Order: sequence, then C-alpha cells, then structure tokens
Amino acid sequence: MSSIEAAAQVANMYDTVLILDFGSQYSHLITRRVREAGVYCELLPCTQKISELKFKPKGVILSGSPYSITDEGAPHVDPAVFDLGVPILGICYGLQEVARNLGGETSLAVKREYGHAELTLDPQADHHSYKLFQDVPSPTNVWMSHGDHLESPPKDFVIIGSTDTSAYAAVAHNTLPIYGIQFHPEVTHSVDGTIMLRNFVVGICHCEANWTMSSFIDKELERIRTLVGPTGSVIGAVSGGVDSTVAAVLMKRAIGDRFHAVLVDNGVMRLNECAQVKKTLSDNLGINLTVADASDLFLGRLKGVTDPERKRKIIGNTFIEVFESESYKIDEISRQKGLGPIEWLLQGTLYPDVIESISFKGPSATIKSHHNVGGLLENMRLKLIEPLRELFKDEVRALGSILEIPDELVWRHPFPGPGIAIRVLGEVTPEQVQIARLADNIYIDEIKKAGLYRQISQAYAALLPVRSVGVMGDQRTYEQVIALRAVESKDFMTADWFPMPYETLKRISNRIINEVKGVNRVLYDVSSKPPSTIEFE
Ligand SMILES: Nc1ncnc2c1ncn2[C@@H]1O[C@H](COP(=O)(O)OP(=O)(O)OP(=O)(O)O)[C@@H](O)[C@H]1O
Ligand SMILES: O=c1[nH]c(=O)c2[nH+]cn([C@@H]3O[C@H](COP(=O)(O)O)[C@@H](O)[C@H]3O)c2[nH]1
Ligand SMILES: NC(=O)CC[C@H](N)C(=O)O
Ligand SMILES: [Mg+2]
Repeated sequence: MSSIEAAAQVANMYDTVLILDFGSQYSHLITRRVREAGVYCELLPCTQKISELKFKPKGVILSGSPYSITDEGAPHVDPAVFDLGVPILGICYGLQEVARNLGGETSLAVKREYGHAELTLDPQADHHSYKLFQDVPSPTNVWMSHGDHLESPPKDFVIIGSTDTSAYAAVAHNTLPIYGIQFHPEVTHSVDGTIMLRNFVVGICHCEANWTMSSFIDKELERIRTLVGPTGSVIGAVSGGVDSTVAAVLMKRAIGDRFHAVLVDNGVMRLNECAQVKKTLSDNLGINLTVADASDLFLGRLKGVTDPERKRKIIGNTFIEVFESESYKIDEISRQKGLGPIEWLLQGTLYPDVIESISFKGPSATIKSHHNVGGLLENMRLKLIEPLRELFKDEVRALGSILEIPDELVWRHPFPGPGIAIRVLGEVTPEQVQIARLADNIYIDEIKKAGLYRQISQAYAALLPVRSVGVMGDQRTYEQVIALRAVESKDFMTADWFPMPYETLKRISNRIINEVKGVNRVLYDVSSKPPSTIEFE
C-alpha cells in the first residue's frame, strides 16, 4: 500500500474536507484552521483529478495563489469538482476560480489591495449564506492580498459582504452552498476568520468535529494492525526525538514485540545521547530498542568532507545501509521465534514534510537535503509506515501527552538526523564533534536551569572552525569559536532568534570558555529565518 493510499484510509475514517492548493503561501494555514475546528482535512494539489480521489470529501476549499487567474499557465481546478454536489468555498484566487468556472468575470484590479480591510456583512436573513457568518459581527476586520478582483459575479450569485474597495468581497450562490471570499480567513489578521472556517466545515459541510488526538489513537491502532497483519514485523528508525518516539509508542501498542526499534549511533549524536535514549525508551516506555553503533563508519566517510550537501548525502546514504543490515539481523531473530520477516519500516514523517513535497509546481529549490526521509527509502525492500504523516508537530506533542510519554521527551527540541555533523562547520573530526558536544551540553544545561527550555523552540551550539586570539591565565590563546543559536518558531519554516537574557548568556559563555578546551570565544546568533536558516549547514 502506498502512503497516499494509507492517507486515504484515514480520510475515509473521518468526515474529510478537501483543500485544493493553488500554491498560496497560506494553504497550510487553511489546513491548520480546519483541523483546529476538530475536522480532518487533506491538502492536495489543485491539479488533482476528482475521479482519482481516493475518498469522498464532505466539502471543498479552493486556496489562494500567486498566479493571476488570467495568466497563461495559471493553474485551474478539475471542473468535476462542481459536480461533486458538496459545499465549496473559494478563497481569494479560489473565489476567482469559482467565478471563472461558473460564468463570472474577473479583471485586474485598478489598485492592489494588501492588508487590513473592514468587511461589512450583508447576508439576507433567510439566505443559506447566513451560516457562513454565524457569530461574526459586522463590520469585521479581514486581511486582503490580491491584485485581481471580480468584475461581476456569476449568474445566481449574491453579494454577502463588501469592503470599501471590494464590492464583491464575499459572494454566495442563491440556492447552492457555493461561496467565494476575496479575503484570507486563514491568517490571524482576519480576526473572525477561524469562526468563518469553522462555520463552513461544521455548519455548512456538516462534518462531525471528531478529529481529536484520542480518537486518532484508536483509529490509527486499528489501521496499523490491519496494515501489518497478524504476523508482520516492523523495524523503526527511532532517534529519541519527539516524532519517532511517539510513532514508536503507537507501534508498540499496536503490535507489541513484533516492533523492533533501531537507533543508529552515527557518531554525531549529542553527549551521552544514545545511552540515555536507550535507557529512557526501554525502561520508561518498554520499547525494544537496539542501538546500532556505526559511528566509525559514519565518521570515516565524513573524513575530509567540508561541503554541507555532501555531508548530508553521505549521512543519508549511510543510514540506509545500516538499516538494511539491521533488518536482516532482526529477520534472523524473528525466524527463530517463528515470526515473519520485517516487511515494514516505521518513520516519524510529519505532515509539513508531506506538504512541502506536494506543490503542484513540484518541490521548491533545494535549500538543504533533509538527511533521511527520502534518502532512507531508496533501494529499500521495506514498505513505509508513517503513523504521523497526517499530523503537525503540536498535534504530535498532544498525542505524546495522551500516550503518557514523559514531558521531557514530548517537549524535546528537534534534533536533525545529520546531528552535530551540520553544526561543526568544515571538516567533521571526532575532536571537533567532541568540542561542539561539550559546549552544547553546557548551553542546554544552563537554558534548562534558567527555566527557558520550553520558551525556546530549538537551541544548540555550533563550532566555527575559525581561530581568534584570547588571553587565559596570562597566556596567549589562539582557538576556535562557539556560536550559540536559539530560535522561537511555530513550524520551523520561519523562525525568530530568541532574546536570551544577558545573565544567562554570561553564565553560558563563562562556563563554555572555562570548561571546553579549544574554545576561547562565544558568539550569540541574532539572525532570523529567513534569510538565515535554523541550522548552520
Ligand atoms: N540516529 C537516528 N537513528 C535512527 N533513526 C533516525 C535517527 N535520526 C533520525 N532518524 C529517523 O529520521 C526521522 C526524521 O528525523 P527528525 O529529526 O525529523 O525526527 P525525530 O528525530 O523523530 O524528532 P525531532 O524532530 O524531535 O528530532 C526520525 O523520525 C527517525 O525515523
Ligand atoms: O531530521 C532532520 N534531518 C535533516 O537533514 C535536517 N535538516 C534540518 N533539520 C531540522 O529542520 C528544521 C529547519 O531547519 P533549517 O532551517 O536549517 O532548514 C530545524 O528544526 C532543523 O533542525 C533537519 N531534520
Ligand atoms: N492571494 C491570492 O490568492 C491572490 C490571487 C491573485 N494572484 C490576485 O492577485 O488576485
Ligand atoms: Mg531528530
């Protein structure tokens, strides 16, 4: 079964809203808002053929787009969407696309409208459009971002809201549940946008609001059991990070001892991390975890390599090899116990990873190759199982708490698969890794002592291979530099640097320079993402 089919299975278990993505920057926010309303939804490219859908949506939302509807090559929806007979909501470009299909007229606006606007509501009391604006005051503040607008709406449409500059800021079909809005309800600047989206999915599409993490657990356990069957075995790539830990606990609940977790020690994990993860996962969560020590293999292959992309590729490929050889070892043990061989590979893939790769334009420019998700797959005989594929990070954390995974694990900062190798700039040697490791350990320790760990989304120490002059104990030193990074971020796609208190910085810097040999200077990184990224490489 492909992962698309697996996702469709989830969509068939819940009332599902289909969101068609025309490439707007905010498409994933629509998904978030609908999920927050307790309704499951799937974001698919706008080019999705309706006849090839693997589930029956209870409603459809058409997103915004960077394209102008009149552009040559502008994306268009499969017209069959209008024959589904379910409610449709067009947002911005989506509204224009509704008009294009149903006989309205769109033109270039005289003036681009970008920012706040006051929307005056005008739904007739006996009109079904009333439901879209239920509990929304008039006027209400909405957020606009468009150049084109409706010149005239299609036949049988009425105006249900307008602003000073947009006569057709909100329209609805007279009898059918088809709506179009020029503003973006999904961004927080549209103060009542969340209510409108909830009204659409619950009030108009009649979706049951039962997308909660506890209902997800029951259904997911059932899905995993059916997928794996009564004798199938699963190997899990488990790092001790939030995602793979939650995935592992679910899998263990679903199939017990037929789940085999493997942590790869790639030589670039944090201080004592492998031993700690092994202990926590085995002792506290009862997970059968093997640590595969491949540190010499990884470090040997990284010798002399300085290019960040090459480091990532080497690590990604080596992960594959180690997994394959581990799965053969486990097969042998399973055979002795009379159980089937490993057929499945569990991964902690999240929804943002999936979203990033589904754009109708194809994936965006490669900024950095994420080590594993794609990489692990190549040449693997194993089929993928990704229980968290539908979830955002905060949903995974909620799930982790319900599964009674300890808070220290649920709230751990993300740690990338290529680990310290992409935090030691330049060549990765065991000595350099050790310097970065010790500095990082002090940094995180002090952040925890200061009670700041939960406020920060991700923090780590990077080692810069440049030397500067210092003076210690009246001696001249000529040593390397540690850069401290700490960011706040909701989705790790954008991030702000964290305003670390000076007192904390003072303690950290003092401890690192005193305790870590080879470092005589500590810097604090004040770059946001974009234009920087969270990791240095
Ligand atoms: N050292 C490792 N050993 C085994 N699997 C790994 C290792 N590092 C990463 N992985 C696999 O790669 C996946 C992606 O890594 P990623 O860092 O995004 O997730 P995570 O480690 O589970 O959680 P977190 O985002 O909190 O670090 C993991 O879910 C896990 O399946
Ligand atoms: O599992 C992973 N494998 C990788 O190859 C990888 N590269 C970056 N990251 C994590 O992704 C988030 C965004 O990082 P960047 O701003 O550096 O792209 C941050 O949370 C990074 O730690 C990775 N995680
Ligand atoms: N945000 C949008 O969907 C914009 C749609 C279209 N590009 C316009 O300018 O009107
Ligand atoms: Mg990780």
